[in-house]
Amino acid sequence: MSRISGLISEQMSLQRKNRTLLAMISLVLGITMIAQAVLLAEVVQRIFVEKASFSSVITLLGLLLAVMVIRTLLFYSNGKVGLHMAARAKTNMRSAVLQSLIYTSMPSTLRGQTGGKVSIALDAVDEADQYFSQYMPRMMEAAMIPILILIVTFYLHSNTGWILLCTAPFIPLFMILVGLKTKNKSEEKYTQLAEFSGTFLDSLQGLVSLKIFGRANHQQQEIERSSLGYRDATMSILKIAFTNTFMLESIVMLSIGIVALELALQLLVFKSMAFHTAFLILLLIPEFYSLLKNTGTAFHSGRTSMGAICKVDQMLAESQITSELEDIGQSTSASNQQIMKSQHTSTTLDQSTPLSIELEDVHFHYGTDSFELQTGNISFQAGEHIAIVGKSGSGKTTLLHLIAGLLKPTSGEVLVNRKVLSESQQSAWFRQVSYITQHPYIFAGTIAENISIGAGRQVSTAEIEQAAEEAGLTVLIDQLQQGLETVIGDGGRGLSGGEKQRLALARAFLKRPTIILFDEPTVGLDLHTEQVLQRSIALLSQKATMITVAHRLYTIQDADQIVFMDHGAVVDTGRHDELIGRLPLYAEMVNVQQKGGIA
Ligand SMILES: Nc1ncnc2c1ncn2[C@@H]1O[C@H](COP(=O)(O)OP(=O)(O)OP(=O)(O)O)[C@@H](O)[C@H]1O
Repeated sequence: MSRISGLISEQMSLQRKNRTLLAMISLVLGITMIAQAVLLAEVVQRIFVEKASFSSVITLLGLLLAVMVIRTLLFYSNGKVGLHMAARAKTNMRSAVLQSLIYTSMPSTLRGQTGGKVSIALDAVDEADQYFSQYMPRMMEAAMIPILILIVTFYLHSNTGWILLCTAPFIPLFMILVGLKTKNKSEEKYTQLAEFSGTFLDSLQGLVSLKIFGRANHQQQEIERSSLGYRDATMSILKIAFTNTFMLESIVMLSIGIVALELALQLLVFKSMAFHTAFLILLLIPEFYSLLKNTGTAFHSGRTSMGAICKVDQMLAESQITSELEDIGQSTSASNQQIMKSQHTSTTLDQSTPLSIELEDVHFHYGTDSFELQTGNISFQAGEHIAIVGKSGSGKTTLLHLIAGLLKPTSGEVLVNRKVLSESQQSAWFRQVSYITQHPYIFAGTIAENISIGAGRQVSTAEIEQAAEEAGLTVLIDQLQQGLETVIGDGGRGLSGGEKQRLALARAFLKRPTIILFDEPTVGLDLHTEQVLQRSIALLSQKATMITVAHRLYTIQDADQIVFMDHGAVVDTGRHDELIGRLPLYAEMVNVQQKGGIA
């Protein structure tokens, strides 16, 4: 709850001007409501009681019209300011969510279901709208206008004022009781929606595997179960909303009835009240209760929105906690890192020359009781070609991610050109690195757009064609009717594994990196594709330090240095002929590969 008010009050303090404007509009709106009732009562009094001529009330009618126009304009402005506040708050919240998704570390980004995150970023943020566009303006009105009406009523007839004062608290009391329940239900609804979205997206992405394993029916039942859960949560909120409306209407009708009865008694039986006063009060009372009633409905929407905002807040808090934990993890070795940092001050990244990399006793774990990686001290000279080898699950990809800066060491340091990279150098560092994974991500767009992503700058078609040529993509592009303009990725033409890697290489050719991280394909590619890839990689790595998670014997044999990993530890490093002689585990691996014919 404290975090909810934290996020809301953060938005509120950003919108102080709009809130002041809302308060002023509400105050003037209250005054126009009373003025309208006074003028109307006066006109009716003059025409029907005093039998005055129509021409004598023309000025009053003109004034009445002007007040009504002003009231309408104020009402419109109130809505406009509320909508403006909501739009600004949503923009801020959505950008905070996107920032947290973009800038948190890779493990925390991967944590949780993607569909759930999408529904929070889109639906939950949208739901926050009502808090600012409905709840806030209505609450502001409720804080001012009913008090003004109450003061006028007390001035006109104190008994009626007391009736209002006694009946009015039932409405906020009822709102609070209902609102508490609504907020919990709304949080439940968003948990259900996140689960539903997550299950649905998972099932869509894994549809082929599910069909092959005969699990499609089971997954269908899962989707049905989570969609029913979401339906039930939504229906229970609607049930509360309907009960809320019914109860509020009943309270309002009963209260107006009591006031009307009292006025009738004063006017007709005791004859202690003038018609003008009674009629004026009768005009003001429905306004009074209708405002409170609207506040009740807005309160319900506000609490629903608060449940959604709570979900957004939880997501932001989780990413904050993760990054704080990562910071604490890094500071566990604070003392020795401090010494290292004083020795290795920040480096300047030079785009033109290859960089050297050193790992100084790097330790890493994904979480407590999970896989642990430790490197000891290793150094890769500028321009060297390194092969990381080891059994599946030994930590090769994790090591590559640590070198790339996608994961932060739990302790120890990754040095670039013998210096620690500062936070501000991260983007300069990423401009130097190309990471070619086994399954490069293809964005929905044309081939040209997908290749030019690598450049990080405006590039000409000639440059893109050149990169495609160097990566061996030209044959494929020539076969396509729309060539470089063919749409690929989600919703477009599919690409084979080898084609995707060549596209990733074309991105790298445009970028001309000084560090290449390459996750060699484990699957067998045809001889031609294999040759094209090898030739392109060799060309690309001429002016770069290249670190490959290697599966091909020829990559391993040609490497300047091989890093052999086993169970998360770097067991040994050296050239092929050195390791073959002194490391039986390595010799066995090479033997298996030769027998398997992978070489
Ligand atoms: N995000 C993660 N959270 C927790 N554990 C993880 C995560 N990613 C990988 N691991 C674990 O870390 C260990 C090393 O994984 P890694 O991907 O680095 O191995 P690898 O040597 O590259 O394997 P392969 O050759 O099969 O790709 C594995 O036991 C894996 O289960």
